[in-house]
Amino acid sequence: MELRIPLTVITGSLGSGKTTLLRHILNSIPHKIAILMNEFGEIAIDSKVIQGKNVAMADLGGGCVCCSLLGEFEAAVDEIIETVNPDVIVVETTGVAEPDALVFDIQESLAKVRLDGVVTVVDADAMVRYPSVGHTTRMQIEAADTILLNKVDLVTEEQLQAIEAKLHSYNEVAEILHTQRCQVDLDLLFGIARERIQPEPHHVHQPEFDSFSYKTQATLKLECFEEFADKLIEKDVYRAKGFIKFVDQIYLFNFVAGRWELEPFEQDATELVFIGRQVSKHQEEIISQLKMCEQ
Ligand SMILES: Nc1nc2c(ncn2[C@@H]2O[C@H](COP(=O)(O)OP(=O)(O)OP(=O)(O)O)[C@@H](O)[C@H]2O)c(=O)[nH]1
Repeated sequence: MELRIPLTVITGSLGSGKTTLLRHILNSIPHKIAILMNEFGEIAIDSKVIQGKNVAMADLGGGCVCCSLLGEFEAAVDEIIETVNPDVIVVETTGVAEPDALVFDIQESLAKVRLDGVVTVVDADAMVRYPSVGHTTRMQIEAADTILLNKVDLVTEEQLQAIEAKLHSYNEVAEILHTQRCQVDLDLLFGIARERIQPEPHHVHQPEFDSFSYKTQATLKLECFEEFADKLIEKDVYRAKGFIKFVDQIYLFNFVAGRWELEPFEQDATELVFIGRQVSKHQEEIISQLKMCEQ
């Protein structure tokens, strides 16, 4: 009998640390790994962050793999198995994905893989600053076999205990691991061999977020951009990410709920995605302010 390839689903809210976890996995895993990514927003940033690491990748485009892209997902899994024959497959879902339909599909429709486990990354900082847990985040927590309670550097021990109690109230069986930048022993992530069966879900997924993107060949002024980034939270941006060309070089920009950072990164030009509830209504204003930073 042919052995099924273990598949791990990584889920978690916008900006919680899923790509950070993938980068950690790629730096440490001794196996041949294939990654499937599903991003929210019309341009793919995460796959570019991961590319170049000698890994087989498939991009599932800018819809949600939890509903409209299921057919595409099945085809991508088959293709990646045929071309790469990986030891392990990892799927990173968008931050807005409800994983139940995907988990059901993996169990029911994919003959060549078996679901090893669902890993949910939880943003401890966001749990403190936005304590009311939304529907999607709750579903991600409920689906988890392992929860990475990430960004522990941004909260107190007392706050961590409170978050952990809340996570337990939604999911009694998942193991909860505290992490900073998703640094976790990979033996704890893989080989879970999940036994829970996902019943067929009947949800109608309605994304709570919208997004827009911006690309330019221009060089941006750093100081102007820093001021711009500091004000994004006032314009309903919850998450922004992408690459920015400054005079000295290109950086990876990551913004989550008002906190942001820049990391030197090899890329060609500026391209940014902005995500938030009703963020489109600020699109013109945000882009015109960004243009003012071009030189
Ligand atoms: N302070 C702190 N920042 C972190 C930690 N983990 C990740 N980050 C930062 O959080 C930001 C978002 O991380 P990503 O890994 O891109 O998040 P994501 O879940 O892939 O984001 P989406 O795919 O857009 O949903 C980046 O700036 C990371 O460097 C952590 O433990 N502590």
